[in-house]
Amino acid sequence: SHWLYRWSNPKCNGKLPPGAMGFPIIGETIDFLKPCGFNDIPTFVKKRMIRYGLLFRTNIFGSKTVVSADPDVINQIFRQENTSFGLGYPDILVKVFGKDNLFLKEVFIHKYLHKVTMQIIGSEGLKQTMIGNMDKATRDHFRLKASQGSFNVRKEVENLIVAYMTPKLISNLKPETQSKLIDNLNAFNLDWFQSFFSLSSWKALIKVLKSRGEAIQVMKDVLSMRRESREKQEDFLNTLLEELDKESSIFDQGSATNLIFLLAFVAREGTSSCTALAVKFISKDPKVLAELKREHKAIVDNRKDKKAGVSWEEYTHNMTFTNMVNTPSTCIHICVLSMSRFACQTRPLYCFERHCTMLRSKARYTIPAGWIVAVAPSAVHYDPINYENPFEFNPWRWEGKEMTRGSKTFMAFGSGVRLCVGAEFARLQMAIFLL
Ligand code: HEM
Repeated sequence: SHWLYRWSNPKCNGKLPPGAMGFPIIGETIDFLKPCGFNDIPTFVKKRMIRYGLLFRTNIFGSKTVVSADPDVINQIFRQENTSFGLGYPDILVKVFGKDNLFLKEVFIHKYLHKVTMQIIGSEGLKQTMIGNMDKATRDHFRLKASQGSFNVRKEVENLIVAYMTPKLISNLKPETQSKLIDNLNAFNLDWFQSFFSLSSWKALIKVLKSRGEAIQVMKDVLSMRRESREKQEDFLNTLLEELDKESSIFDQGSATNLIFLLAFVAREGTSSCTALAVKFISKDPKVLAELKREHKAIVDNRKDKKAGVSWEEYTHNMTFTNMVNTPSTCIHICVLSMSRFACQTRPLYCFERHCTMLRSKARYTIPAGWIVAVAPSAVHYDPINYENPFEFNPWRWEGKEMTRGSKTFMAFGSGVRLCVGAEFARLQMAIFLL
């Protein structure tokens, strides 16, 4: 009885946020994994927000967790990034992505990430080389697919991103090695995560782990060969090899290959979901479709060479409406608990005790050290206080606004020091797809 009591009422040097810790060991994981619609706050969060307010405690995947749907609290967390809060994901996710994974484990990885990924997905890299590759791959791929009548947008965007990203990450591979790597990168997914407790999901998980293992092995072999031969190539692996040679480097062979793998995964996953959502929204909105067609026709009419691909000038100067449609409008609808932190120190957080739209008194809650803090961006994006008619797809609401940075009310690409480094990449790929 004492153990059960302690499970439900964890020790805390202060006042814990309200909430329930669920069943012993599994906590509230089953409820957390229940499927929910794409254009809504996850049911798990919504139910608890109504019951406990915008900050509540729970237990997911065996981790004591505080979920925050309050923009002020989220802002306090981001402001204390790397001091009181660090990167922290449940162990199960860290294991699936590999033990060498600095991305989900290393608190200060973001400093290195921005530096090493600049060449490939920074504005200059996109402008100089990536835009041409994206445009050609997108045209070739969809010309082929269009003749087949119908296709799965998300799947095809995933395939085409992996196809043009792989040679940028590791170039000069033998054709059979490259296609093996591409197959393994494509096979890795998080679909099993949706129905964690079914037998088929466990089988899918084993397949996913196998494909990750094989992809990493190919990368490790190439990395060792390059290190021995001191061969230089114009690719991301080369940037990492230079980083590995530095004395102060935080990477080793395992974490470097893991980073290449993870970059291919995040590039593919976020962009493909948002593109599929954009297609879904546009197909149901004739006004948006007409405005897009008008903008795109003007671009093509102004081109000297009508068959030329999208240029950087067109993307930056002539696609204002397209850019309002793609990333901000669709990304705020992606319903995930996407950002997860770890409390490094016991911290007080100030929060208005608010139930739906009714404000109550200001409360001081304590988050004990070692707890996970999960941020629910969808609760902020779907709050009518922050956005008028938040469930409506309305690209015009972004007119004249900065769309890749984070703010207290817009965090589709994160916020603070860990802002998404691939936001421009995703925006460009989606613009090319729509044109
Ligand atoms: C529309 C698509 C995308 C969405 C919605 C998205 C969303 C996000 C969010 C919310 C974060 C913050 C995570 C956190 O604070 O824990 C993030 C970080 C990150 N994203 Fe994206 N992302 C997208 C596309 C991409 C692409 C295409 C790439 C790479 C090519 C990428 C690479 C990264 C990386 C490396 C980070 C970690 C940054 C750091 O730790 O400093 N993302 N993304």
